[in-house]
Amino acid sequence: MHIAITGNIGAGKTTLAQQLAAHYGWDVLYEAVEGNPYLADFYGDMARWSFHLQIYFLNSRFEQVQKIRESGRSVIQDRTIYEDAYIFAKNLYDTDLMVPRDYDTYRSLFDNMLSLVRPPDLMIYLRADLPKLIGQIKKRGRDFEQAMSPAYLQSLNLLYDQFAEHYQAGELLVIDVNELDYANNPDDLQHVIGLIDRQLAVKA
Ligand SMILES: Nc1ncnc2c1ncn2[C@@H]1O[C@H](COP(=O)(O)OP(=O)(O)OP(=O)(O)O)[C@@H](O)[C@H]1O
Repeated sequence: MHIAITGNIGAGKTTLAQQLAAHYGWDVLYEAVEGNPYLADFYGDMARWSFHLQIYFLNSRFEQVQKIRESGRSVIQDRTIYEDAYIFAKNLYDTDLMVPRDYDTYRSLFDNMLSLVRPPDLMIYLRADLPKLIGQIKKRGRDFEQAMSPAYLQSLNLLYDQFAEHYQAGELLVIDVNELDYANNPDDLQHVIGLIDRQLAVKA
């Protein structure tokens, strides 16, 4: 089984992925933040580094998809390849932070890869409004994320909602996390697990 968690920056994907992995005994595949050679530079100058960063993420996410396919184990994935292309890269292009020829090259590469990508059995979308996202980004305190503009988060959020609305590749569970604190409150974690159990039971 392949479960994926999707959601904006600071939505709480990594924490939930860890908790679900512990609860269900699934393997976890995290996003490559440590050791990412472009991320800090990208936050300093998005136009300069957008193409480099997107190629880096696309490749690392494609590698994960191949690993999931080969492993034969139940895996939970922290963020998907769809988000890179349909949300992050698109947003950079829409806001003139990626030039058209780079975006075209990127999209053509993504479209070629897509034919080899199998969608997750269940996609969990963690939906959060700006105050929640900003609060969690502050709390986490990664230096290079602190100057991120609310407008950047907001345009990503709009694209996330559109993505979820049109997602047809497989099962989708939308969870509004604005009022949830599953990192610290066991009842909130139980609530989320209940929603997932219900969705998996419908699927089975
Ligand atoms: N395709 C992408 N383009 C630009 N930035 C990206 C892309 N994919 C990931 N990122 C950035 O890389 C970092 C990933 O951090 P991390 O794995 O902690 O996830 P996150 O999005 O902050 O999620 P969460 O808080 O929900 O776990 C974030 O700053 C995120 O915005």
